[in-house]
Amino acid sequence: MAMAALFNRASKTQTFNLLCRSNRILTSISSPIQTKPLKAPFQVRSAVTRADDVVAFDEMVAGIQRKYYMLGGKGGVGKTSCAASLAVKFANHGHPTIVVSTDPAHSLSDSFAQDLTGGALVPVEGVDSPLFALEISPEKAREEFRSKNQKSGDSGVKNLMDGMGLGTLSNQLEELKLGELLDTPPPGLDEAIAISKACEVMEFVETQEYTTFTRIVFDTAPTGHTLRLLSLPDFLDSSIGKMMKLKRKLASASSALKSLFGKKEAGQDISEKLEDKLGELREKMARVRHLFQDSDTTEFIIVTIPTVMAVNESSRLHASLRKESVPVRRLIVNQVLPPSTSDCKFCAMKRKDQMRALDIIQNDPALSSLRSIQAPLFDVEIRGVPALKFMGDVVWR
Ligand SMILES: Nc1ncnc2c1ncn2[C@@H]1O[C@H](COP(=O)(O)OP(=O)(O)OP(=O)(O)O)[C@@H](O)[C@H]1O
Repeated sequence: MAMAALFNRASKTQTFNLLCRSNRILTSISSPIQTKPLKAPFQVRSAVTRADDVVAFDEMVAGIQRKYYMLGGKGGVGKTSCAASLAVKFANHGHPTIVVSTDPAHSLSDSFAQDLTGGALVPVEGVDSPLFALEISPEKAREEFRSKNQKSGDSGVKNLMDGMGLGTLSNQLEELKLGELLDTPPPGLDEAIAISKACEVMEFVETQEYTTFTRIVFDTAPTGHTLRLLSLPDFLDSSIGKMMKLKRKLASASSALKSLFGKKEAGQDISEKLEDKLGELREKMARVRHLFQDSDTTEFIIVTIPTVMAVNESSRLHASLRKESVPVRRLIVNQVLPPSTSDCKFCAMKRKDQMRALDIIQNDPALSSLRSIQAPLFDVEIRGVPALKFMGDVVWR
């Protein structure tokens, strides 16, 4: 059955849930819109896979070794819907799954039509295997940030950030809402948020209670944040390097002074503590980066829509991910107009526009090396598990 007929049928029945339950309809979706390898890649690096080598969903679901899928792209292109639909599909194929949103502007709750707020794992209802959702909450991060500062007195995160020249920022984080700051971010804020995010992600991934989950799907923040998170180890390496040098100089100066007056070398103690903290942080960052780069366990899936702006941003995102050696194999082109034999003037214009953007993808040597999965623009909003299951069965095949 052509996609257009399917969608006509969907709008005629007006009952999306019924459609979702109808296996007959689901299995009859033919593939005018589906995975298709584009051109041969112009360059293959270890982290980049040829389109032809990219496995279909059957292989994404195979095996019980834990796998991470990170979905990212420009704001509003459908990252959350794609991530949530993938998580539902994994769970319905027997994988205990967690879907995590690291986007400060969460929409997992809206997508699942369930309250998933609170920064803790919440079970998602209506799936066959355990599926938990987690919205990493900026408010909670801020709270933890504050309590760490209070507990640690003269050391801890505040000191660390002070030491990194982010002192004003750490005060702002304590005083202000992250959401407000995000609207007009002062210099350094993104890095600070990325630092705290990366630490949370790592703690989450390494915690014993999560080891039973075999698929972890990340709904990442829009491009800029994700890239900063990835480039963080370099940023930290250079900042920490500079910091340590400075601290050593200060420590030796203060120890020289203190031994002159016969006092305890307290300055050196603080400097050593700080060095330890910075070292720990650097290690965490390195683990986050390693996780992102491990092609055996991790895949970053770029989500875009067929507009020139979104495609250009995807191209930049792809280039940056390659630079960071993050494995990228798939590109989801979401919200593609389904075929129709009778376009209205508006639809015809829109379709022309989309074709132009799809052409750009075809002619972009890097993007066309990815397996392109076209997902249709549905005529109903994708909300709730049945709708996500429906979407997942169309997209993840
Ligand atoms: N293929 C589709 N057909 C119809 N509607 C869609 C499709 N994909 C996503 N949507 C709708 O588009 C809106 C934005 O989707 P979603 O929240 O998944 O995007 P996002 O990229 O995660 O956004 P943000 O960057 O704000 O987090 C939602 O209302 C969603 O239901």
